[in-house]
Parts: sequence; C-alpha cells; structure tokens
Amino acid sequence: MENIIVFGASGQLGQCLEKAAWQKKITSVVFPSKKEANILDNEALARLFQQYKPAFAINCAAYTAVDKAEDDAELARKINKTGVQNLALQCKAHGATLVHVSTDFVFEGNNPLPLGEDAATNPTSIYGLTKLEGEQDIIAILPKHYILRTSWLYSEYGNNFVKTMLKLGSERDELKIIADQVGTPTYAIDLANAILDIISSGKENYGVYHYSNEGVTSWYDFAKGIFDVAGTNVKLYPIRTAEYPTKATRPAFSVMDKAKFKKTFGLEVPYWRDSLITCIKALEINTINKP
Ligand SMILES: NC(=O)C1=CN([C@@H]2O[C@H](COP(=O)(O)OP(=O)(O)OC[C@H]3O[C@@H](n4cnc5c(N)ncnc54)[C@H](OP(=O)(O)O)[C@@H]3O)[C@@H](O)[C@H]2O)C=CC1
Ligand SMILES: Cc1cn([C@H]2C[C@H](O)[C@@H](COP(=O)(O)OP(=O)(O)O[C@H]3O[C@@H](C)C(=O)[C@@H](O)[C@H]3O)O2)c(=O)[nH]c1=O
Repeated sequence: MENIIVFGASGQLGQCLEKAAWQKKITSVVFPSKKEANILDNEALARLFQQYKPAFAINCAAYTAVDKAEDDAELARKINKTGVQNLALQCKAHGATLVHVSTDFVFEGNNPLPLGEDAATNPTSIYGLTKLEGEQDIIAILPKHYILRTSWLYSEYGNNFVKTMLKLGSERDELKIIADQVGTPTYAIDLANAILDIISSGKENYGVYHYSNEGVTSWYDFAKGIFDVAGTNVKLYPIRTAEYPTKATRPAFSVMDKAKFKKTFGLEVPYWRDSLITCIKALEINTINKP
C-alpha cells in the first residue's frame, strides 16, 4: 500500500489507528509525534510530505475539549480550522487525499430523525462551529477528501466517557447522568478500521460520510450499559440537561444515518453494545497486564 501519514497520532483515534493498522498488517502508515507533525507548523508539514510522499493523510488532530473551547475559541479555531486548512493545502500540493474526522456536534440536534450528510448544520458550541469551519475549508480547497463525521468516540485509549464512567463508578455509589441527549457511541477502533478499509478499497468516492456505531441511546443508557458490562454496582439517576449545566450546549439528538457509508463501501457497522463489550474486555486485559 502507498504511504499514509497520521496527524494527531498520540490522541485517542490516532492510537486506535496504530492498533488497527498493526492488526491488519498494514506497514506503510507513519505516526509522527505532535512535534514532528504540528498541523499549525507549515514548514514541518512540508518536510513530512516531502519525506514520505503520502497518497493519504489521515487527520485525527483536533481541539476536542468541548466546554473549554467556549473560553478558548481562538486556539480551538486555530487547530480545528487553520490547521485543517494547512493540511488540505499540503495534500493539494502533493496530490494526496485527506481523510478528516469531524463530529455530530456540527448539528443543532433539534429534530429527532437520523441525520443524513446533507442535513442542515447549525452548531451550538465553539467546538462544533470550528469543526464545521474545518470541513468547509477542506471542501473549498481539496476535491480529494473524505470527511467522516462521527459521534461519542470511546476506546481503551485517551480520555472518553467510558473511562470517565468506570473511574467515577469506582469512587462513588451513585451518579446522575443526562438522559435527554440521544445519539450513538462509536468505538474508535471500529472507526479506525473503517478509515483503513476506505483507503484499502481504492475507491474514489470522495465526500462527506457519517460513521458511528449502529443503534440509538442516551448518555444515561450508555452509562447503564457500561456498568452492566463491567459488572459495577452503581446507582444511576437519569437527569435532564438543565440539571447538569455545562459551558457548551450539546445537541439533544445527533443520531446519524450511515446508509451512504454502508452502500458506498459495502461495509457493515457494528452495534454499539457489541463494541462496548469488546472495549471493556480490552480495558480489563490492559488492567490485568499492568505490573
Ligand atoms: N472524542 C470524541 O468523542 C469525538 C471526536 N471526534 C473527532 O475525532 C477526531 C479524533 O478525536 P480524539 O482522538 O478523540 O481526540 P483527542 O483529543 O484524543 O486527540 C486529538 C489529538 O490532536 C492533537 N493535537 C492538538 N493540536 C495539534 C496540532 N496543532 N498538531 C498536531 N496534533 C495536535 C492532540 O495533542 P495534545 O493532546 O497534545 O494537544 C491530541 O493528541 C477529532 O477530529 C475529533 O474532533 C468526533 C466525534 C466524537
Ligand atoms: C461525567 C458526566 C457527564 N454527563 C454528561 C455530560 C454530557 O452531556 C455527556 C458526555 O460528557 P463528556 O464530557 O464525556 O462528553 P463530550 O465532551 O460532550 O463528548 C463529545 O466530545 C466531542 C469531542 C464530540 O465530538 C462529541 O461527539 C461527543 O463525544 O454526559 C453527565 O450527565 N453526568 C456525568 O457525571
């Protein structure tokens, strides 16, 4: 396979891509550090593209602290828009395809129907807005792009809701979890496999795609699933969004329609609870193996 460079390699999805590439025995993927592959550093980017002459760049680099972004719009925009723009320009100059990851938070989430790729965007947070700006810049600069919008990523790597719940569940007897925000969790290993499968397909069906796991749930039901699978005894209380005030406003309904992805690439999408079981098993194995 031709060379692939992963940006944001040390983040959650970057680490999942490393595991997925290893499992698929794909050896042509490089995972440079943030210092070598800072998407705000055009000279570093040019050096990397010259060195590896990649056919694909996968962008997992992002500003993902949703609440913090409300007070840090400048940095969020730099990383989620300007950095993405830099990558798109490098890809254009070197004839590479950009695989970029975006979010369900580009939607307002005020309509309880699965969202297609053409559904109207209207982000309610700085994070969502800057991610949308990044998407728009790619579309304007680089025809050879795949923009994969995903939601509620979790895995054994990095920071995510599953790891937060397991930690809180080991410290507290009861937790209050929002039950009126509905979406779909996505195991980041499944997304990493989907990205590598898109690249391996050799297809050139560029554009925006929705990819999450299958199914629909709320954060409350997701937390219930996490504790059931992990066998943790915690009393859970469903609450309304208003009872858990946060800086950023999150969509109430962000379930995405995956039909375009499945039809174009002929790939199946795992059900969220099946993938949750896989992730919790992986977390348990990691704990057992820790000295
Ligand atoms: N996490 C989620 O629930 C969801 C994520 N997404 C999207 O998926 C993608 C991957 O997310 P995830 O892996 O969870 O996020 P992480 O926050 O785990 O990873 C993002 C990575 O980007 C790095 N980074 C930040 N700034 C730069 C920069 N200037 N140059 C290079 N790297 C940089 C970060 O490094 P450092 O930590 O050192 O700053 C971090 O390693 C993102 O695009 C995100 O918007 C979409 C939906 C849900
Ligand atoms: C810890 C906690 C969270 N919550 C709620 C708050 C929030 O609505 C929801 C999830 O909280 P988190 O802060 O873990 O997740 P959050 O950062 O909102 O997750 C989002 O991240 C970005 C990057 C995305 O792109 C989105 O798809 C989505 O995954 O759970 C509770 O109700 N009770 C709790 O004890």
